[in-house]
Amino acid sequence: MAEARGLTVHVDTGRWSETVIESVDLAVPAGRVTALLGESGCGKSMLAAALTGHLPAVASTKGDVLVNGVPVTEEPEWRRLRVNTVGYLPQSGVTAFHAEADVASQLRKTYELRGVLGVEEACASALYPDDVRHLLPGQHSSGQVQRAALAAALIPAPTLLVVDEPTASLDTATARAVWATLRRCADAGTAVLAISHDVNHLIDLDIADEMVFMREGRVAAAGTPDEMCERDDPYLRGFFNPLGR
Ligand SMILES: Nc1ncnc2c1ncn2[C@@H]1O[C@H](COP(=O)(O)OP(=O)(O)OP(=O)(O)O)[C@@H](O)[C@H]1O
Repeated sequence: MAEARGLTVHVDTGRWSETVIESVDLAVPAGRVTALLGESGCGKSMLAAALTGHLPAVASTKGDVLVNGVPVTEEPEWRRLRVNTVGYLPQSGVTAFHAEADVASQLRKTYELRGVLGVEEACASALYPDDVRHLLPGQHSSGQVQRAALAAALIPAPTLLVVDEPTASLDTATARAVWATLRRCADAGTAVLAISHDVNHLIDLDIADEMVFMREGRVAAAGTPDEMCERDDPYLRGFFNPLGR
């Protein structure tokens, strides 16, 4: 599992300086899907980056990130964890690949280096079609390359899987199938953290065990989907019950 304890992330670009995550406590337990929600810019991707060792160089942190109970601070430790323990699907899947090699060869390489799941099995689970695998990452559609990057993240069968907007560019049927895959990963014991604006699917398909709602860099509310939908706060009600059910 992964945990943030009192985590603060400050960004300083030289021209712009801001605290983008403030005193966040978050647990991502094994065998569960934790959904991380909140309006655009509230800090979800930064938190995902902090939990997987992908923070940009302009970021500095206070507090702790723990993976399987052990605090992680140094890049060599993150590199070791990324082999088979920590999987990450970035918000922009194309950044998971080298630009100049076709996706098929990069998936094969991932399998040779740290494969647990076969390439075909991972691609099928990620709904990544075989007729585009010969293309460069940049020659894919957003939804195709996002699924390619999910396949790449699944190949090492990580025990922690952090996915940043896995269904953002997908049609409804494909999105449902991707959510089902992530649910199966959790049911098999993986700790899944899913960042998404796809609240309806998360609730209707019963994907999330826990929903964590961020606002302006802080955790504003957390609970089961039922608990979140029943909150009285009008802002949360609009967010968790957009169809007024
Ligand atoms: N690479 C970066 N360098 C500096 N600041 C960044 C970087 N990435 C994000 N930020 C800043 O961090 C803050 C939080 O951004 P973040 O990407 O975590 O939001 P988000 O909740 O994931 O939004 P969205 O739903 O739009 O993806 C924003 O103010 C953003 O400008």
